[in-house]
Amino acid sequence: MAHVLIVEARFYAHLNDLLLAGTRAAIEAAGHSHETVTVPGALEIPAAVALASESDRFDAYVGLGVVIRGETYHFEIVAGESARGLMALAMDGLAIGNGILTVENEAQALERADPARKDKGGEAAKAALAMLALRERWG
Ligand SMILES: Nc1c(NC[C@H](O)[C@H](O)[C@H](O)CO)[nH]c(=O)[nH]c1=O
Ligand SMILES: CC(=O)[C@@H](O)COP(=O)(O)O
Repeated sequence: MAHVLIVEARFYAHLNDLLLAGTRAAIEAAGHSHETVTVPGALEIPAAVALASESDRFDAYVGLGVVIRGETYHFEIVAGESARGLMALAMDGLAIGNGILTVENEAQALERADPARKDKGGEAAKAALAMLALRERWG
C-alpha cells in the first residue's frame, strides 16, 4: 500500500474541498492511504513537497490548488511557477500529480474541481499513482 501526501493550497476553501474529495476518493479506491497538509497558496506547494520528500514517509504526492486570473501579471507567476516547481521535482524522480487549477474564473474552477464533473483532483491522484507504478517498475 502506498502512502500519498496531499499538499493543498487553500486559497479558495470551497473549491479545495471539492478537489480534496476527488483526490481522496481516487487514492482510497486504489487501496492506498493519504494525509493532507495545507499551505497558503499555490506558490508554496512545490516547496512543501520538497520538504516532505526529505523524509521517507511518502511514496507519492498530489498538489491541489486553484489559481484564478486577476488584474495583474501575478496569475502568470503563480500558475507558471507552481507548475514549474512540481515539474522540476517530478524530473528529480518524485511521483507527483498536479491538481492545481489555473483558470479564468470561478465557474471554470467549479466545473473542474467537482468530482461529479471534470474531477481534476481525482485525475491528479491517478497521475501520481501511475508515476509511482512506473518508478516501482523501473526503479
Ligand atoms: N492569487 C492566488 C494565489 N496567490 C498567493 C500565492 O500562491 C502565494 O501564496 C503568495 O504569493 C505568497 O507567497 N495563490 C493561489 O493558490 N491562488 C490564487 O488565485
Ligand atoms: C492569481 C493571482 O495572483 C490573482 O488572483 C491576484 O489577483 P490580482 O492580479 O488582481 O492582484
